[in-house]
Amino acid sequence: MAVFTPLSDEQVAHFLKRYDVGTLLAVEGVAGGTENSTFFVTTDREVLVLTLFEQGEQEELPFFVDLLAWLDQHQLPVPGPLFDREGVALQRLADRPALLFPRLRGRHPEQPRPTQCAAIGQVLGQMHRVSQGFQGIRPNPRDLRWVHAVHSRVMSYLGHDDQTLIRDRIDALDSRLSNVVLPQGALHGDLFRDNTLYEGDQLCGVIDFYNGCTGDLLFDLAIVINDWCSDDDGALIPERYEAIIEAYARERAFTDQERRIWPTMLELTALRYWLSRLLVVYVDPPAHALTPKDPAQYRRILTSRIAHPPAPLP
Ligand SMILES: Nc1ncnc2c1ncn2[C@@H]1O[C@H](COP(=O)(O)OP(=O)(O)O)[C@@H](O)[C@H]1O
Ligand SMILES: N[C@@H](CCOP(=O)(O)O)C(=O)O
Repeated sequence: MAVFTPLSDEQVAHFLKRYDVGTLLAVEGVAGGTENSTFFVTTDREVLVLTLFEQGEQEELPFFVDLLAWLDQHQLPVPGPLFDREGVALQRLADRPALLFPRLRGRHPEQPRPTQCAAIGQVLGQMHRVSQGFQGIRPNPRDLRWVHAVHSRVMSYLGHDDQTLIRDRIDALDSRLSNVVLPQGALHGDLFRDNTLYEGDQLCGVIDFYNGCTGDLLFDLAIVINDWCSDDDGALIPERYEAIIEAYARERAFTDQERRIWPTMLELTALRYWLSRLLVVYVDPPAHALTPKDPAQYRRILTSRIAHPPAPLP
């Protein structure tokens, strides 16, 4: 469930009066999602999404609004936030920060076909190109420094082999990533399949930018490859991998440094999600009764990346 704060029709109808979006016909809570309360709002003119921010770093919301608005202005398929009659996007409703978006069509791809993979590769490459002109700054909160800072919080819950794997990986990442300078820009930060919407092979949109940040563009691509292209054992699925990488590279050329560091970046982002999922299971369970995502999946992805380096970047 993802309505943590119920809203009455009267509350929503009153809220909509700030905008030029028509009058309310229906409000429906959205079942998907994990962190925020999400509603589909139908007016006599359009269908919208209303998000109430329940947790997380709410002081960061202006960054996310600015990034989404920037990408929208540059014709990327994202839900650009709606501005009210006074030009304000970020509002308050039911004592929570609130944003209104257009509702995008489509469904999340579970087993993406190569053509669907090519579509996300292309859009991510375009997004990274455009994002290099974005002025906002939010340092990546889940980079190697974060891995260093949090790994000790889960170690006591793990067996000896897992502890050794994590320590060895951090040592390897430290030595391989020191003094490495990579192309920078704004990142989605969590571009899993369930943050995209497709109709057939057409990518209708990328949603949920609340892990958005600035940093190494390659970090974002590595997140995508690990989620979109791994089989149940964590191994890369070559057809999906090639489709994403080729489409991305047509939009933004890789540097030599990026080519060298690519296998390391896949390991770093696999470790990042293994640790964040372990933290949810053992240390910091969500306030709401949600089934945590499986940390072991990202352990498998990590060990697979170590054992089988990927095909080189073009
Ligand atoms: N602009 C949008 N258009 C269509 N569906 C959306 C839109 N924004 C969110 N959704 C739907 O709502 C769900 C939850 O939204 P999301 O922002 O991912 O919430 P959470 O941060 O709680 O995970 C998504 O999985 C998607 O199905
Ligand atoms: N997509 C993630 C969930 C979001 O990650 P978080 O670090 O922001 O909690 C996953 O599948 O684990």
